[in-house]
Amino acid sequence: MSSLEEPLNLDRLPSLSNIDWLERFSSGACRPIGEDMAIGDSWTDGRSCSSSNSCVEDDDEYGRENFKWRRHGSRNGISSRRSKSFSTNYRLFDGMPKYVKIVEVGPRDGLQNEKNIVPTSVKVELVQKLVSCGLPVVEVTGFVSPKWVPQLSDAKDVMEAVKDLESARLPVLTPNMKGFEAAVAAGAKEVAVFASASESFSKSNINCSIEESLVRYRAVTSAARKLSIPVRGYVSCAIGCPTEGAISPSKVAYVAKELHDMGCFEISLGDTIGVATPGSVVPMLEAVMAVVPVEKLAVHFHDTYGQSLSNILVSLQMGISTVDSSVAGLGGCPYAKGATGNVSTEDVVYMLNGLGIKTNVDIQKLLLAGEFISKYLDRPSGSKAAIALSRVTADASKI
Ligand SMILES: CC(C)(COP(=O)([O-])OP(=O)([O-])OC[C@H]1O[C@@H](n2cnc3c(N)ncnc32)[C@H](O)[C@@H]1OP(=O)([O-])[O-])[C@@H](O)C(=O)NCCC(=O)NCCSC(=O)C[C@@](C)(O)CC(=O)[O-]
Repeated sequence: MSSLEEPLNLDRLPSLSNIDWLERFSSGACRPIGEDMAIGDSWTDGRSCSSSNSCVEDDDEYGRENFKWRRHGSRNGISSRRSKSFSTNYRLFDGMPKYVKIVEVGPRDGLQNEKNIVPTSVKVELVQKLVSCGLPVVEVTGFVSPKWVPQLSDAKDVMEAVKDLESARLPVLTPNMKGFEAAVAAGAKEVAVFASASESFSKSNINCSIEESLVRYRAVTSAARKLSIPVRGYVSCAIGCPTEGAISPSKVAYVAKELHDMGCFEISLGDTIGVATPGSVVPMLEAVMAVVPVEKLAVHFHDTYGQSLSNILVSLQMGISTVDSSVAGLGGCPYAKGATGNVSTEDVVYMLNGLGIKTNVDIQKLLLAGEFISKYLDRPSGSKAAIALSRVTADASKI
């Protein structure tokens, strides 16, 4: 038996019925009887909850026995008793998106960092499972140099195997024209370029200066435009660099604007080494939002210091509505030693459900995808929500 199976009860993942029970914790949704509110349905836009399976009459203290905090009411002040609630007073949820697009980066950002190379068939199955969760975007692989990142040397085979999957966009990383051409030949319909806000990280990651990388990426975006292929842009080291330390928000804004100006439809701001806190995220986003429209921005947090969810929350409060994450918290960067995985997709979905923000992700299928890859890698999931949900469900199944 693997070390995974026993403590995590991975063989006893939630069934549909007890997932529904669990959703009462994660969705926080006040569900009026008779209304078809699924996980993630929003309560922030004025739904009353005078009667529901998760609200006690009009009492705004939810789960009084277990939860000591007061629930917030709707922005529209549906309940007068809620009108004095925390969020109404402080407008914490004003400006938050009703839908968040999750960009799943596990198969690329996650598996590029595995010591043992994951077989192509496992990667393909993982992508298939992730697409079936309802994730709108799954970054599949990277057409990077196999000498630099041997973990992704099967990029062509992976892309060819998944290229016809429908219902999700399937971008791939392309560091230069060689990668772009190979990606297109393998069937990629969307690509991503990745610059850095740190000069030394640019050198160690893609073996060129920031300016040289921008020249390469202009060639890629120009070629992509001719083929109507959308290009996403990443800015790595948007908060800190493994060698340079703190990175100034103005440098991040500069690279983000360059990528935007050359035609990237979306710019993902990457805390590559996972050192961000809300205290550093806010000034960085302020600087970038001054030069790139907020609807074109995404955030990409690694969870080295356990700050990712708070960083995402503050980003949402600032109007960001695209979040990168990685199933089971896979990930890291081979050129950023010590950096751990991305924030886990399960944790992000759990939090967004709790905020009543839609993602259209089926959390049960997501748990199964996370279980699949964690079992293959023979280690526990990096998602706290996935571990907790599997435990709670196991307990619930005994009730
Ligand atoms: C950019 C290069 C290629 C420059 O690498 P280089 O060695 O400077 O390239 P070169 O042009 O001198 O070529 C050297 C050899 O590589 C080949 N080559 C050249 N290009 C390619 C290609 N596209 N695909 C396959 N092969 C390629 C080329 O053909 C040649 O082969 P040889 O003649 O020696 O047999 C290399 O440094 C590289 O591949 N780097 C990628 C590193 C990487 O993938 N890092 C992880 C990305 S994660 C990240 O950046 C952060 C992010 C995005 O996740 C966001 C965040 O977390 O914050």
